[in-house]
Amino acid sequence: MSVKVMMQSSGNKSLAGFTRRISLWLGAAVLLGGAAAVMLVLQLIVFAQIVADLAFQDHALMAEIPALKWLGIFLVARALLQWVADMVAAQGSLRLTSSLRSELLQHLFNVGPVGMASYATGETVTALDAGVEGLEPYFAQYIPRAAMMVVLPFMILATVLHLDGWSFLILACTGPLIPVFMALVGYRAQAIMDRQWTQLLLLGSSFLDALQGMTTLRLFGRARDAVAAVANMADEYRCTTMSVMKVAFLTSAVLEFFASLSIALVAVVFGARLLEGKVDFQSAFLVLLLAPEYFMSLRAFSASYHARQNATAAMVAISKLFALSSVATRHANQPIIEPLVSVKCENLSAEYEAGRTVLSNINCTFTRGTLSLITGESGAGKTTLVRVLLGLLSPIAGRIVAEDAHGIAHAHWQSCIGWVPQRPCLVHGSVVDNLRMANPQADMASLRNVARQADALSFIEALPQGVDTLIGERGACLSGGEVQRLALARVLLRNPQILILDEPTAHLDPKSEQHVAAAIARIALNRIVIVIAHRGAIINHAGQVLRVHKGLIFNGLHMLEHAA
Ligand SMILES: Nc1ncnc2c1ncn2[C@@H]1O[C@H](COP(=O)(O)OP(=O)(O)OP(=O)(O)O)[C@@H](O)[C@H]1O
Repeated sequence: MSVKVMMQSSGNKSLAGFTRRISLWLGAAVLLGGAAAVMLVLQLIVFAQIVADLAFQDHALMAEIPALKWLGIFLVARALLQWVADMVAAQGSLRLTSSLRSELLQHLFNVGPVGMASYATGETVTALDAGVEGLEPYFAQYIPRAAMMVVLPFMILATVLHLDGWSFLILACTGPLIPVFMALVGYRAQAIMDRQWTQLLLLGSSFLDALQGMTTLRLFGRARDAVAAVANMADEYRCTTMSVMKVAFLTSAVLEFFASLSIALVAVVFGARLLEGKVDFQSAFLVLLLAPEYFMSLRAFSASYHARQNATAAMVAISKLFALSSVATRHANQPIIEPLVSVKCENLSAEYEAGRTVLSNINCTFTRGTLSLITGESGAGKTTLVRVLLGLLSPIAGRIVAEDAHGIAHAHWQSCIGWVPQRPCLVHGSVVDNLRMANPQADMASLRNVARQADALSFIEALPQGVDTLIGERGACLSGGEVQRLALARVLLRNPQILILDEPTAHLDPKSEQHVAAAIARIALNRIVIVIAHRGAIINHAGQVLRVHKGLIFNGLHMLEHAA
């Protein structure tokens, strides 16, 4: 029952499907709970007998010692069995939710940044965090209690039927009222729960948007409006949460009322017949002990009913994430030993939305030892071509073939790519932490070497604590050019066979630009290097210029003029 096995057997992404995955855990929890219920009934039978013996049979306390021993055994056994049952259900639930979280993350990796582009980060985070967490009580409490709601009442009804027909009739008639009432209330409560979830998702994404866009909001004088909007949403969420609680309390109160009424009815009916001498005390006392337990399991079920509603609402958000289609291609993360000499795009076409082709019939070759420059006006499709090369977007037609010197095509060539985007992602940590992300074992000499190649060494050495200086989230304490050079140094540390750079010199001053352009040209001597650039010193080092224009590719700058 390992997490891996559970993940492999994944198929049905619904509450029922997830329940089936941990059916062994839940089955064990229900069996143990059932055994605890048997102990409870036995415990009450022995207790009623002891009280009847002591009160009406004039037995000495010593004579009841064996019965008292049994009472103790049943009491301890029941407590132990119930504790183990709860632990087993909680374990199964935890395993499921942690495997679900990794499955969801893996799926999001397959969807990739292109597939996720239209999905708000805040919503994703809320679904992954609070959403998956919201499923836990459903499996740990709701399912076992729902099963116990059937097991324990039937066991008690069978015992009561054996003791007294009238009490059986009262319990059998009033018991089903509770699930019926729950179903009626549940319909209305589900709508409130769904609203609460939508509000939580909106609140999460708005809060994140406000934090990320703080500078822009301040510059446009909209910071207060954004704060007020988030506060409004938080308030609406609070009101809905209060409505959810109101429904929960009202439901409990009504159920409590029904249960008390039924127990009172049993007591009155039994009491009258006891006075008339039609029934014996032991049976009457036992039925009165069993009746609250009969309703207790129904009330426990109703108390966990909101877990089902919460899980149903959370599942909608989780299913939406699972429904995102995987536009990224998968590749094994295994380095190719043989040097790759070319990457060929053959009749490549790509689109983001059906019918809106962004790249059509692209044919081009990137070769080792040649710095290939991709240029073209904004929106032409340069980044899209790079996304297809990186495997972040699957082509709708054509293919990409990467070959070594013997003409052998390698399937997992994309694992050999090093990439520096326009806005590289640096993590909160020191310069050395960020560099070692590419190779945790790299020694200081290698770090200095790649930093020198990327023209980053001088600024790193000038930082207050050198390589140990903290650079803030996304390199907030560095300039745009410094971030770019640090990211270039980091990717060089991986020594990739194919290097793709998006505007690597965009933020550099002319002197640094010359240095970095010359460094990239040197790097391209024994690698396949593809650079997106519009202008600057890098163009002078290009061995091949490809111009993207309206989704088509032209070899050389002059081809564009020809095409136009
Ligand atoms: N995630 C996306 N979903 C839908 N359409 C997109 C997406 N990303 C880009 N596009 C569209 O694809 C077209 C090509 O965009 P792309 O980013 O490839 O252009 P580009 O040449 O790299 O532009 P720039 O130089 O401004 O970065 C544009 O019309 C753009 O609106």
